[in-house]
Amino acid sequence: MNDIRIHPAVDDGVRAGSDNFEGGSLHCHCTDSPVEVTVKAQCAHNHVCGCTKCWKPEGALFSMVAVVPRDTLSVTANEDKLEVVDASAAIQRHACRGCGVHMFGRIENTDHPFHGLDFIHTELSEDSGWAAPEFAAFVSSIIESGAHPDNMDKVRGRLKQLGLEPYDCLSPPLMDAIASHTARARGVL
Ligand SMILES: N[C@@H](CCC(=O)N[C@@H](CSCO)C(=O)NCC(=O)O)C(=O)O
Ligand SMILES: [Zn+2]
Ligand SMILES: [Zn+2]
Repeated sequence: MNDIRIHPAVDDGVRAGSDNFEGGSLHCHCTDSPVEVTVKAQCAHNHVCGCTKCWKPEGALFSMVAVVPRDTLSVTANEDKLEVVDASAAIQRHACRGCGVHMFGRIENTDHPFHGLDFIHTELSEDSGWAAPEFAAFVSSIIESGAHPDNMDKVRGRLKQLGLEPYDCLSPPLMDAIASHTARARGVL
């Protein structure tokens, strides 16, 4: 029995997604009038994230978060319950006022490398086939939420055992994509 709770969606092993999956609906945790978000696309770059800003389920060290094109996402029920958690953040997380769950994160800054993509938590969907998490991002950041620094070797070991390579920022391909965007903006690429 492993006592490190990374995230409930991966603690029993990472399950592969389906190649022909085309999206589904997400629901917040309210039993009464839940917020519903509908996504008409498979997600990409799914990962577990240790940062303090992404929504984590109770007891989990990490969130699980992926992106979808923003024009494939719509709020299909109880939109009035949503509020932006931190309007100054690059990713504006729209959370349910009732249960606190983040339903989607949106980037409004058109200069941001990931503008056009919305962030979602696929565990909020009962549809199966969402692409599986591929890596672990912002691993050292779990210390900012209270994880003890002395346990980090065990946490990284468990992530590796699950096939989720640990990084202290995003994965190399995503960091390269961000740097390429900055280089193009500067006219050096
Ligand atoms: N140590 C900080 C890191 C926060 C951070 O930079 N988070 C990333 C990843 S979120 C999804 O992968 C980010 O891009 N944040 C932008 C934003 O949140 O608006 C911490 O833990 O708080
Ligand atoms: Zn709710
Ligand atoms: Zn995060």
